[in-house]
Amino acid sequence: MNGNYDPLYLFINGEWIGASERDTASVVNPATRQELGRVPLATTADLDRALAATQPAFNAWRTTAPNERARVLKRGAELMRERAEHIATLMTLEEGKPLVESRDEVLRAAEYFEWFAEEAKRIDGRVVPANRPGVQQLVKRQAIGPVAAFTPWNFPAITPARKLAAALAAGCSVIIKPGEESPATALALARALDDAGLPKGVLQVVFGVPDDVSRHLIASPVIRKVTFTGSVPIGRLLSARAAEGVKPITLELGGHGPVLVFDDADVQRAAVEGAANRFRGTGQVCISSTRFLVQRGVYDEFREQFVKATRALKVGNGLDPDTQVGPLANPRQLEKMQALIADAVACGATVLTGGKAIDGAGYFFEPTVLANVPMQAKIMHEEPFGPIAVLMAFDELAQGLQEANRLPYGLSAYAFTSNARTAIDVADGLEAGMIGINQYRIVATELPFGGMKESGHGSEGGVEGIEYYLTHKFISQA
Ligand SMILES: O=CCCCC(=O)O
Repeated sequence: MNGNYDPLYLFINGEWIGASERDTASVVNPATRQELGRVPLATTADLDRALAATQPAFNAWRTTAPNERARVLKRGAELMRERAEHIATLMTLEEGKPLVESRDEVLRAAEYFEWFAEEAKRIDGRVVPANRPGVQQLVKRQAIGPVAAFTPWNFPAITPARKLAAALAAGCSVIIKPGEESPATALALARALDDAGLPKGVLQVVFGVPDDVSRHLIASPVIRKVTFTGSVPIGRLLSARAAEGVKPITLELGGHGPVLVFDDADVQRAAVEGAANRFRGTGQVCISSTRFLVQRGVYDEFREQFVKATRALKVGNGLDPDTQVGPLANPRQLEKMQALIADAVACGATVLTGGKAIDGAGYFFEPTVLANVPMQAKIMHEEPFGPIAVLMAFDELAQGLQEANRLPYGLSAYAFTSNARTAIDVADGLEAGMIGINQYRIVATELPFGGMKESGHGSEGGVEGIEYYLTHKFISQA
């Protein structure tokens, strides 16, 4: 069923450009393996036109009155809300997640535009008392310049929204390359902003061969800021490319989220909500909880409840209203899950539930729970980015914390305890940018979203989010 899918374009200098003679890439519904459409891949000439348009667009947008920038962003958000049902359907068709999750993602994306629209009005500066008579000192915060943004396929509305809302509010122009596997959602957001009156060239959307596009855009002297959400290896590569031009980069990379469940925790909550959180988005979520580290006294109870909750999850086509877990996004993901489980089992792990691909047309995989996983298994080191949970027991807080912090990742972490002292110590000791205590819901527009260690640097969301699109300039006047 491709009827609700939109035609795919490049959006350059205010023009919606179809494939014409360009190469295209197939966009496939992961629940059916049917082709939904073909996305045009930008040529070098297309990228050069986008680069040529972004500088004058920036010059005009950065000096547009903050109230006017806010008005356009809010109108864009309003249109996203009006079109939420359609955009959510596009997302489920191309990415596979259940419609209820897609709807939530579109509405949260709209909220980022509303929230940053208000921030556009608060880009103020400082008057700093001078130590010399007759001198006035001002510190101004100004838009940093044209931005190159790169977003992944797994959250095709929220990852572009976090970048675009803050960058556009700051007064930057943006060329964004969303994931080629789920292009229609990001295009629908761009369409809403275009219809809201965003001046041409301020936002441009390109697709292409990712390596070629990032190399070309980042190398251009026009681009003054790079932002990327995706894997650690690609983050490292783009970071090196940005460093060549001494350009700041914000990186939102992978994770391997630990969950510490203490003997005094609400075990049922930690387990039942933990299963829902682990398998949300079919586990293809950077802030997902992956390693469940459970204190020995409640380990058996937790394992039983977690496995029960996992088995109860309904896997299916995201368009079916009963579906709780959709397909994996592509065959690469399916192969990766199979390989990780085979490796863990070969090392001696126990599969408590799941462990196999589900027969049928789509890329479906059973929500899987592993226990007794030896440290040499790959899943103990690599982000699975799929529906596999690992259960482990620990004895003392220090031991739990050590395991939680063992990996080079530092994105999300969670802890469940009813002891206030434990909560404080754990929150203090966990090496992660985002921490949930007694809950898994850690994302909100008003909060910074970002990691530490190899999970990246810089924040998106909250008052912190806009700072990465601003530069400080001082003016000292005698
Ligand atoms: O991979 C990105 C995770 C986004 C999660 C969210 O906003 O819920």
